[in-house]
Amino acid sequence: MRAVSTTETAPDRYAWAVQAGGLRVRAGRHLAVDGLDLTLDTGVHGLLGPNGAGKTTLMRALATVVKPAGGTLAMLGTDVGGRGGDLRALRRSLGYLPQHFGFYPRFTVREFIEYMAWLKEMPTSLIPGAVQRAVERVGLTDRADSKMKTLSGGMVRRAGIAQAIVNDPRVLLLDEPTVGLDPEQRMDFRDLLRGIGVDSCVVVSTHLVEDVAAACTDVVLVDQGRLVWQGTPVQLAERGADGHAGDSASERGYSAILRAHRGSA
Ligand SMILES: Nc1ncnc2c1ncn2[C@@H]1O[C@H](COP(=O)(O)OP(=O)(O)OP(=O)(O)O)[C@@H](O)[C@H]1O
Repeated sequence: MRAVSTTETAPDRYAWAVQAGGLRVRAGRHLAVDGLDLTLDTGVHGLLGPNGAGKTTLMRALATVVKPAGGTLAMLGTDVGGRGGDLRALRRSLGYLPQHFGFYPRFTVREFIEYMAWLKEMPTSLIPGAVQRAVERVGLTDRADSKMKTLSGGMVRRAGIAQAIVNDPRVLLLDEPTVGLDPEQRMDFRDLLRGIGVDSCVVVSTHLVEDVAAACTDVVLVDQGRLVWQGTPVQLAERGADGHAGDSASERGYSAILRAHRGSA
């Protein structure tokens, strides 16, 4: 048999976790993402933007829940935009917490996460251990055998985070994950994100600029379906100045960038 060199087997281009070019995605009839260019890799990316900016719609496209209307979208090297790639294989490497997610109220936390692991086609023998680990990572160990319908809103959200991370996803998409979490849980959650972001691509949509400043390596600011600005939390804070809206340097930076963008648009 002929020896195959590493040059021949190496990918001919680097596969970014997320690579979007001129991306367009509809929400109903509305073009909520409209010409978005974005490249993301390992790290924790905070997705910020005003109400209606298109964050949820973008997350849904990244989660392969909605097919883009135009442009290009590749995730981990798989073509998602034109649906030419192997989406089933890609979905095994994704974790997604939607803004609103459904569950069977009579399932226990453990059953809910096991079910989601099964849907993600995890090997059956690995599921019990992975579920236990996910439950522990979100601090729900003592409620693992409680029925979902008996949990508080914050606990339901933590169960949602657990199902998103159960398969150790290479791309983790969290839409408003901190809604309903108490301050202590938010701090623990930031630690969890930092840990996962060391070797995965995490995208967190939020309105809490402070969460982004504390837990993210990268800030992505969108408005009217387009990328407005991308940089580090330090660079975001540096953009703020007295006179801009906000209680912290990061919030003032956010307001300053948006105002400048709208002034020039
Ligand atoms: N089903 C729909 N039909 C029509 N328009 C929609 C639909 N869903 C969303 N939109 C519109 O698309 C735009 C983007 O919505 P999207 O939910 O993606 O924004 P968002 O940035 O997540 O907002 P928020 O911060 O309020 O959650 C908004 O103008 C919204 O009104």
